[in-house]
Amino acid sequence: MHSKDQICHEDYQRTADWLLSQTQHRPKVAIICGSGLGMLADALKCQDSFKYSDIPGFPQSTVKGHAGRLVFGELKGKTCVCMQGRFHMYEGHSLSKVTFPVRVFKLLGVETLMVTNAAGSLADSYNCGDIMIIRDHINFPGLAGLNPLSGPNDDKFGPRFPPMSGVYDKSLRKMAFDICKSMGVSQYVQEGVYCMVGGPNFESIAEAGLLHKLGVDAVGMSTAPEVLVASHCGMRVFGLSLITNKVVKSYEDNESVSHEAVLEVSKMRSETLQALVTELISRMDINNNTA
Ligand SMILES: O=P(O)(O)O[C@@H]1C[C@H](O)[C@@H](CO)O1
Ligand SMILES: Nc1nc2[nH]cnc2c(=O)[nH]1
Repeated sequence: MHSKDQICHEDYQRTADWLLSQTQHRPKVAIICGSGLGMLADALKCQDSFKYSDIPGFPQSTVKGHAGRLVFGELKGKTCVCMQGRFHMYEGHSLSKVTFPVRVFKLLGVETLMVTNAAGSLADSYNCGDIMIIRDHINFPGLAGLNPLSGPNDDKFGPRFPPMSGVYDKSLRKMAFDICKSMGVSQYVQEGVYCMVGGPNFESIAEAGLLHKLGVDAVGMSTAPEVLVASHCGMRVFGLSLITNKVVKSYEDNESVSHEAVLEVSKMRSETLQALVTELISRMDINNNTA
């Protein structure tokens, strides 16, 4: 490790090598679980799991609803690794730390990253409990220069100036829609634009009005950094937001949001999300290999 925030290739490699020495699983898919959505990992069969505190170089989760475990296992015969808990900028982690696991996954051989998050909706037609397939994102911290790809570029991972158009894989989005149709849940499935803000506060009414005018469908405090780093190193990306609350947009509205309410709604849709992600992975064209 060079300085507190600078992570070098050897640091990622050291963590990847440690994990490869501890498990026979060789995942091609990684899943990052959002707030209250860690139950996705429970569906993995033949699990090997590691507490973040036991993994060399791994940051620690500090947020309720983020268990802090890395779980390897199989979903319908496909080998996956699942983060039960992610890292957020507002916890005080640098963006290199927030995205550290993604580069480790790349070195493990992961080709597809699936991200989930809890988010508040701005789109008038969305309801609490809706599942939004992420079509694109607006990365507010990134637009302001807070970007995990800032600093010296590691050419072994990807190019200095990566494109960000078409990052959320079109064929996986279509497949997810088809699965939702066959599961009979299309009535609460949306596709839209996720916006990352820094948090940890929820939006003021004026900020909500701004995001609404910008065409944001759902807002949260994560996801964009992990997606940037995954896309930079050539991974295929798929993302889901669970709409846990409608963002308060009017001074007449006496509602207010809380993290507890977010976790409560996450619980309500956990089974559907688990079924959707499992079916998506089972339909993906992945060749398994083991150590
Ligand atoms: O990890 P995610 O993005 O799901 O967490 C969201 C954003 C905040 O961390 C938290 C607010 O309740 O949920
Ligand atoms: N920024 C933000 N993050 C969230 N995560 C879950 N709900 C919300 C929300 O309303 N705003």
